[in-house]
Amino acid sequence: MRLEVLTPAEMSECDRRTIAAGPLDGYGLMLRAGQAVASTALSRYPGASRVDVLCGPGNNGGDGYVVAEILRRSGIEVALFAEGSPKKGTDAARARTDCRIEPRPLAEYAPTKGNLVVDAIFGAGLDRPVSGTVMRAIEFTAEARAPVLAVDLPSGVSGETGKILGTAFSAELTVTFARLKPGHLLLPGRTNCGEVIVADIGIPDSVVASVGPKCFENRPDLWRKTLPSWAVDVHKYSRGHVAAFSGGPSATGAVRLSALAAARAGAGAVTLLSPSAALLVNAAHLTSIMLRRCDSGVEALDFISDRRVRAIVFGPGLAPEEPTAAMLRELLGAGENPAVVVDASAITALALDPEGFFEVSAAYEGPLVLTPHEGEFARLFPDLAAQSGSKLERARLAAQRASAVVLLKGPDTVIASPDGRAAINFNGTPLLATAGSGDVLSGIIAGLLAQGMPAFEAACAAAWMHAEAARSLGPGLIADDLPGALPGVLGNLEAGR
Ligand SMILES: NC(=O)C1=CN([C@@H]2O[C@H](COP(=O)(O)OP(=O)(O)OC[C@H]3O[C@@H](n4cnc5c(N)ncnc54)[C@H](O)[C@@H]3O)[C@@H](O)[C@H]2O)[C@H](O)CC1
Ligand SMILES: [K+]
Repeated sequence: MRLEVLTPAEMSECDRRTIAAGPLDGYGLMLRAGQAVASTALSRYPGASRVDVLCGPGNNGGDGYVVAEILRRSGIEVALFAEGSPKKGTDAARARTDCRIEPRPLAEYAPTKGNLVVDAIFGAGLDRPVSGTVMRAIEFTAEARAPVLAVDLPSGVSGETGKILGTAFSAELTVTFARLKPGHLLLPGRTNCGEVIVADIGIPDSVVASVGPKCFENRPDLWRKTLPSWAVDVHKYSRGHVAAFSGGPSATGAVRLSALAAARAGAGAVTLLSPSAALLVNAAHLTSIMLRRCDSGVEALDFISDRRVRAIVFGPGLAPEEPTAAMLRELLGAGENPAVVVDASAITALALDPEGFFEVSAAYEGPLVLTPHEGEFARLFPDLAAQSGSKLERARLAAQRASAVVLLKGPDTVIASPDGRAAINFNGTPLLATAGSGDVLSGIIAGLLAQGMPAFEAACAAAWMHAEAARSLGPGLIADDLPGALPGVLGNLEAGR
């Protein structure tokens, strides 16, 4: 499965290397791109009475001219509209010449319901908000509710960030080339793309590998090989021991959700470390999850080293205050190096002294995963949150600064590693927008880390499993239901589904 996600810059570098190696030249790539779009139009819209092809001034427009000519030769009635003209001597200019239809100015375009619209105005080269005639064409098309087939990307969607620049077509279908771009997976652009088809236009996998993209679509094939699988003679402690830190007596539910999820994710043993004041309330709710009184960092560290704890969940239900941050710094500074998942209010507590945390995390030798939602991200990384760059870039920079894997939650969760790798999760669902679902996610990550999964892969797998568990339950789910749905998700993974 080709999981690499190429930025527009990486895509054009792939084009350049493919052309340099021959025999394909730029026009050959354009013909294949146009052919892929035209055959999709013919197969998916066989009843279209007329096709309006809208072409821009660059190579996206060049693809459009190839599409128009192929459809014309197939006997389809085609109306061609152009915004600007391709530069002389370019592949797009050649495609324009080879197209036997005379284009009319885009300003004359009036969509008609029932006509298919092929959007070849802007693609990977969009670098500023669309305006004027293009904006009107997009708005008219939306009003007419004419179906849109976008070439490479819907015009107005940034291939780099998924942001809408001005306005953008809402396509039913997008045909892109070689690999997905971040704009096909990040919101809101993902919504504007509709169904995305990735067409092979002859860019060799070896060329893609040589460009070395570091962003991937978060699918099981990305981390399946690192999933824990256990021989029959396994002992519970060899499947890893997780310690989860409980909050005070009125804030214990979050960590229990997390602890249960860690156990369901396969950890051999899970212990709740609870302050004395919350011991009874925790004890009343626990069965297979063990309980231990813990009122200080020293007691926690004793437990962690005595019981060879391999993963810690630190955050759900904890107070967003300095003592919480101080306890975490103490845990990270003690040299035991378990994997640590820092979630929820612990992230907010760290924001009281970010540099103090980054200093400790840079020296930490164990796996470290931060799981902020956008609000917690903005508290710990205020400058990055204010940046206009893509969510992918923000997560990547945060991972480097925190020397930790950063899982930036949302319907388009991004997982970024300090080594530069990143993954965009595509199976997110609004069903997860329910109290406590983040606590479950942090527990799944800890459960996988306790079994020895590397931090980046564990965070990717957990994000995917978390969403699959929600999808398997459907509407009406609450966070309490999620851990119980994990065995089904793990069973499907084990069966290779
Ligand atoms: N391997 C591949 O994916 C291939 C893709 N192909 C197509 O090439 C385009 C990218 O072409 P490019 O010329 O770089 O950019 P665009 O055609 O998207 O844009 C043209 C041009 O427009 C200017 N521009 C950008 N934003 C605006 C704006 N808001 N208003 C006005 N003008 C704007 C800017 O100067 C751009 O350069 C890709 O999408 C594919 O469709 C190849 O055909 C084959 C290989
Ligand atoms: K387009």
